[in-house]
Amino acid sequence: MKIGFIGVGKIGQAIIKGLLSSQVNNQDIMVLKSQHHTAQKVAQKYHLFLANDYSALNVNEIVIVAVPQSALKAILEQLKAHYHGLIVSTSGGDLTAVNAELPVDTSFVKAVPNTPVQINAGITALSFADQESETNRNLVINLFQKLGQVYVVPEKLLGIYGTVAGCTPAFVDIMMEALSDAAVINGIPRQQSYQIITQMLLGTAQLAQKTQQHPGQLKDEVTTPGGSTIRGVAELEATGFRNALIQAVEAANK
Ligand SMILES: NC(=O)C1=CN([C@@H]2O[C@H](COP(=O)(O)OP(=O)(O)OC[C@H]3O[C@@H](n4cnc5c(N)ncnc54)[C@H](OP(=O)(O)O)[C@@H]3O)[C@@H](O)[C@H]2O)C=CC1
Ligand SMILES: O=C(O)[C@@H]1CCC=N1
Repeated sequence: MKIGFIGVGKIGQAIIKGLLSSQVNNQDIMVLKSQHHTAQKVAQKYHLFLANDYSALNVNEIVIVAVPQSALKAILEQLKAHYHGLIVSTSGGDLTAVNAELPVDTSFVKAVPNTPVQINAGITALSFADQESETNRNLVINLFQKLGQVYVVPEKLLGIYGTVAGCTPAFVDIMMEALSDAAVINGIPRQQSYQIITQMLLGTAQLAQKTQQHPGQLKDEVTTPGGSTIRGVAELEATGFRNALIQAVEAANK
């Protein structure tokens, strides 16, 4: 299957990396050249086809649009005139309104991948128009399943799925930085602190995933009566850690 890209910044490149490491051939990926030469550099780096204009994209079964949301409308206008196939947008758009304006042989699908798609450990939330064909749904689902888990959700829930899976990596990254700072204050070398913290997060996540135990129960197993962990937990409660996370998700989902 041939896949085209319009916009290969952070998330576009993350998808490309994931696809290339899942045996998708670089000869099957095309990127449309971009104003600040990001696409030209990416095409060179990964040995991908560089499309000079929209008409060259027509060989692709899927075109992934991963541009700032403000650029989407103009790009869809161009695609409408030059491309027939599946358009997958990571840049928002209204499923009903966009599909209504496209030719019958062209469909518009929405996707919110997260950055771990680049190591095939991602999550992608997808929304399809009600009338989307089974064939098209399966094409898109199979493509994103190469990059990790896929959730097909109604459009009105895409925002919150995208927030919980797609924005929260940044929240966790901040947590890792802060934990590392605390480790460094107490004398652990910076690099070693990141090794410990990333492994701790991996192990904690895998334990929760494998045992399916409630997080509260897993927390209770760490908090020895009169011990050190519960003192840290009490401090997190006093400083509003839970509420900070809930409010961060609420703010991101607006
Ligand atoms: N980053 C993330 O984790 C996620 C992002 N998203 C969404 O995906 C979209 C892209 O995000 P992200 O990759 O982070 O953004 P970036 O700014 O990193 O990348 C956007 C890219 O789009 C290119 N571009 C802009 N306008 C055009 C155009 N008219 N034609 C061709 N290329 C164009 C730019 O190329 P050039 O630099 O050459 O101008 C740039 O490299 C956003 O809407 C974002 O909300 C969704 C899920 C996750
Ligand atoms: O910050 C953003 O707007 C995008 C959406 C999900 C992740 N990044």
